[in-house]
Amino acid sequence: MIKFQDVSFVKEQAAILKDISWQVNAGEHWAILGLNGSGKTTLLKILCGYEWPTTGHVTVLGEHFGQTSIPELRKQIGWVSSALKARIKGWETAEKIVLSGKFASIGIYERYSDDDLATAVQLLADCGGKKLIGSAYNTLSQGQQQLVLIARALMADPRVLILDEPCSGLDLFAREELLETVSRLIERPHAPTVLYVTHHTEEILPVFNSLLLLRDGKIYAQGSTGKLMNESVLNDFYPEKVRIISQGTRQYVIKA
Ligand SMILES: Nc1ncnc2c1ncn2[C@@H]1O[C@H](COP(=O)(O)OP(=O)(O)OP(=O)(O)O)[C@@H](O)[C@H]1O
Repeated sequence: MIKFQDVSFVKEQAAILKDISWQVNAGEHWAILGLNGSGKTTLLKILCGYEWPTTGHVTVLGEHFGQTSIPELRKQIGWVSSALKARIKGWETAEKIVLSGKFASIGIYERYSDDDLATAVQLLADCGGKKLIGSAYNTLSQGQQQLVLIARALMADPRVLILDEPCSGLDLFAREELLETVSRLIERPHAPTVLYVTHHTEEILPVFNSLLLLRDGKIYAQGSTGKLMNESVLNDFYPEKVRIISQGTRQYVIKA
């Protein structure tokens, strides 16, 4: 699905990503962890063709960067982020915002069919947002807005879905509801490959079978979440000592 080979990215003489070699295979869902400034957003920008690697090769969905149409490729990648949230037109109804995902636009400027609208309504319902139909986006809670944006990303039927800190700003219960929805969506047949960026290990649900640990623009470790999520790895990964508290299938990391 995704292959980075020896990718580096230099901006204004600063090495932001160094020697990134990373492969995402079909059926894998990745959590991406790294402290502020470790390079997570830059990695994702390269993946979506918003930034170009200084050296190395990137292949996404079988397309080699440099030999493919990036706008066409981007249609197959959904990215839910705070940057997107800031651009949404708040007076639109939830279902119209979902519908706009079909056109990868912020408002709706193209003709759409009754079937398109029905698909948007269905996706909103699938994301647990049935009761949001008809409500203006700016009247919704942050958790409800996230559901709308996830449904919007799914409207384009992407093969890769990037969820970039989707739980930030959510209260405890809204967060659990959103995580349940994400888990359910991933378990559906033909679900996209999900890349889930977070600072909070307890959000790494069992569906995230793979883990990428980024530190100072480099891959510190990558592989099975089960193998990497332990105190010995995380104590070396983080600059300070941490402890893991396990609660069912969830792992809470706290400063020791
Ligand atoms: N356009 C740019 N010009 C110069 N430096 C940049 C640019 N974009 C990012 N950086 C730097 O690259 C480093 C990595 O930034 P990036 O946003 O990728 O980190 P991040 O892991 O996503 O951080 P956060 O968790 O805070 O969102 C930071 O030191 C940042 O200041």
